[in-house]
Order: sequence, then structure tokens, then C-alpha cells
Amino acid sequence: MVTGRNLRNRGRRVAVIGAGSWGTTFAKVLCDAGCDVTVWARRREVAHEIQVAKRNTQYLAGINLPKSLKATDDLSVALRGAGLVFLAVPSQTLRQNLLDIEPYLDRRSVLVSLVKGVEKTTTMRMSQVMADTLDLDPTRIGVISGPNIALEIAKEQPTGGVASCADLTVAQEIATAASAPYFRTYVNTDVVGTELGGVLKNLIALAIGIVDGVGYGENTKAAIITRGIAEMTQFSVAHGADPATLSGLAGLGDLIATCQSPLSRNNTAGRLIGQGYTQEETREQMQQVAEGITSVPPVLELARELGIRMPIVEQVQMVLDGRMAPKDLGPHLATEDDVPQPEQAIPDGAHEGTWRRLLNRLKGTQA
Ligand SMILES: NC(=O)C1=CN([C@@H]2O[C@H](COP(=O)(O)OP(=O)(O)OC[C@H]3O[C@@H](n4cnc5c(N)ncnc54)[C@H](O)[C@@H]3O)[C@@H](O)[C@H]2O)C=CC1
Ligand SMILES: O=C(CO)COP(=O)(O)O
Repeated sequence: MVTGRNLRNRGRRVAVIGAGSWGTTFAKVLCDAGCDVTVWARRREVAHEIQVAKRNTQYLAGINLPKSLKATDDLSVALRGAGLVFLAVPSQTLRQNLLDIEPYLDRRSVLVSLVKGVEKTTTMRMSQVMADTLDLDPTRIGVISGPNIALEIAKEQPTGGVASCADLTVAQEIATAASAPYFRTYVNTDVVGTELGGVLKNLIALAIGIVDGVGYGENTKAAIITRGIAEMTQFSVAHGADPATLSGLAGLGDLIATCQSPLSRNNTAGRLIGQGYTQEETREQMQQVAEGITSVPPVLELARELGIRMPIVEQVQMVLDGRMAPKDLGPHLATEDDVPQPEQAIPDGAHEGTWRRLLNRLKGTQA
């Protein structure tokens, strides 16, 4: 089907690095947006199946991929002429993957992270790993995040996401490339908030899975989701994010999708732990990446550095370590306040950044 959107992207060469469930699905979104897409798969057989049969049976069973989608296990082929390079690999391998692609990158190409984790050894967000590894200018670093369960999108069930870059024009270019009839992409310049929304919702989804595995009902889960978004917002704002981003698709939107979906790997991993499996047994059972498990320690380290309490994430860590029984996880069950605390649905100070930005914007218009 030819649409205005297809025409805008005519001749736009893009590459997707990583052919797991999200890389393959996102490659389909980009094809359906009219881009000329090549996906790079680490394993030759996966690249071959996508290229020849237009299928990726291991990660997207039953999905027919677009005829125009190309696949290769050769980075030089994938990156040739690609102005936009989307990264869909596990967070812990991104640094090495970036070093591998460096020799084939065009100096002007923009790199876009689709990854929702932090690097365990450095506590860096993916955009920081990108800047650190390749010494990229912020205008060449983008992020896309949102309520994006891969299999639902591969089935063309409508949803949206946010494309973020310090430079709004670049964010708009990324969003144009990634806007398909069933996938609407909004823009912002809040890279930190967009990225942290995707990281932190995984930790809350682990908590939801754990209490689900225990057998707790909707009250417990609603309390965790509500307190969870407060924890996510406070942490992100302390790192410079705009609180509005956390109430948008990349924050609350993704939190809802991940906490509700049985397809979520973080939710599933939490459920196994709640049912009594150990962290190691859970890792063995999971065939796919559950970023949350790896992100818990570095996120808590960052929270400690900033003096922030994250009671739900702390409890998830204790359950993962075997220091707390899954049945004891819950924002109220572990509370031992001498004096009852105010609820503070949105934590103190979380809106200060918004007012500061608004003021700066007004000053900018007056100048
Ligand atoms: N699946 C989903 O619904 C979504 C996933 N994401 C994020 O996308 C990222 C990738 O996740 P998925 O595609 O879902 O994972 P997956 O588990 O479906 O696939 C992981 C892919 O990474 C590859 N891989 C493993 N080690 C590698 C290495 N050393 N170098 C390069 N590739 C390697 C695997 O071969 C596989 O193709 C994660 O950060 C995840 O949080 C974001 C949005 C949605
Ligand atoms: O990020 C996702 C949905 O937006 C996918 O979540 P999981 O990694 O838990 O499957």
C-alpha cells in the first residue's frame, strides 16, 4: 500500500542491528513505514531464514515479514548507506556491538537505541554507552521507547512510541522513519526520561510478576503500579528527566503494558520467581532477554548515590537474592512507619524541572 508516509521514506536506507523479537518486529515497522531496511542477525541461519523465507520462527512464530525486508549476518552489508541505525541487542552486549559496527558506520549516521536496560559494570544508560564508546555528538544519538510488546506489534495491533533526541529535528526524522499505519511515533527531546522509563518499568514489572506468582490479586498489583510510577518518576527527575515524560507512553504507558502482559519477559521472570524458582532457575527457563533482572543492582546503586529510596525495587532485589520471601513483597506489607506518611502520589520536587523548563522557555521567547 502506498501512503504519504511511505513516500516520505522512499529511498531511506536504514539498518537494524539485532534480529531477536524486537529487532525483527521493528524492522517490519520500518519496512511498513516505507524505508529500505536491512536487519543484521548474529547467527547466519536467522539471517538466512529472514532473507529467504521472510520468517523468524524462533522469535516471531507465525509472523510473515515484509517481502522487502533484507537480512544479513555481515555488518558491512547491513550498514552500507544507512543514515539511521537502530540498535536492538541486549544491554550487556551493546558496548561490544558498537565497537563491531564502528568501522562500517557513516560519520553522519544517527544511532537509535531500542534497548531497555543499563550497563551493569558502569551503571550507564544506553545513550551514555553510545556516547562513551563511539564519542558521538548528542545530535547523533536517539532513543525509541513506549508500550511495545513485540509480538502484538508484529501482528499489527496499533500502538505508539516516543522518538527522543537532544535535537528535535533529528527526533522528528527518526519518528518519520518509524511511523507505520499501526505504529504512531511521537517526539521529545528528553532522552534521559524516555530511556529511564523503559529501564525502570521492567523492575516494577518484575515485582508485579512476583506477586502474581504468589497469587495476590488486583489490589496488590494496583498499589505496586501506582507506587511504582512514583518511584520511577522520582528517580528519573533526579537524573534530569522531565516528569511529563514519565506520565507519557515511555513511562506510564510502557509500565501498564509490561505489568499487564503475559507476553512480557520481565513479568514472566517475576512470576517464576514468585512461584519459588531461584534466579538461576528462572534465567535457565527464560529463552529471551529479561533486562530487569540485570538492571536491578545498577539502578539501586544509582539511587543510593543520589540518596533516593526505591522501596519496591529494593524489595525485588531482596527477593532475587533470596533475602525476602516473595509473599512479603508489597509496598504496604513491609512498611514500619512510626508516623503514617502522606501518600505523595507525585513525589516532592518532581515537578520542579517542569516549572524550570517552562520558565526557560518563556525567557527564550522574550529574548
Ligand atoms: N521484545 C520486546 O517486546 C521489546 C524489547 N525491547 C528491548 O529490546 C532489546 C532486545 O530485546 P529482544 O529483541 O526482545 O530480545 P530477544 O531475547 O528476543 O533477542 C535478543 C537478540 O540479541 C541477540 N544477541 C544475543 N547476544 C548477542 C551479542 N553478543 N551480540 C549481538 N546480538 C546478540 C540474540 O541472538 C537475539 O537475536 C532489550 O533491551 C529489550 O528490553 C524493547 C521493546 C520491546
Ligand atoms: O519493553 C517491552 C514492552 O514495551 C517488552 O517488555 P519485556 O522485555 O518484559 O518483554
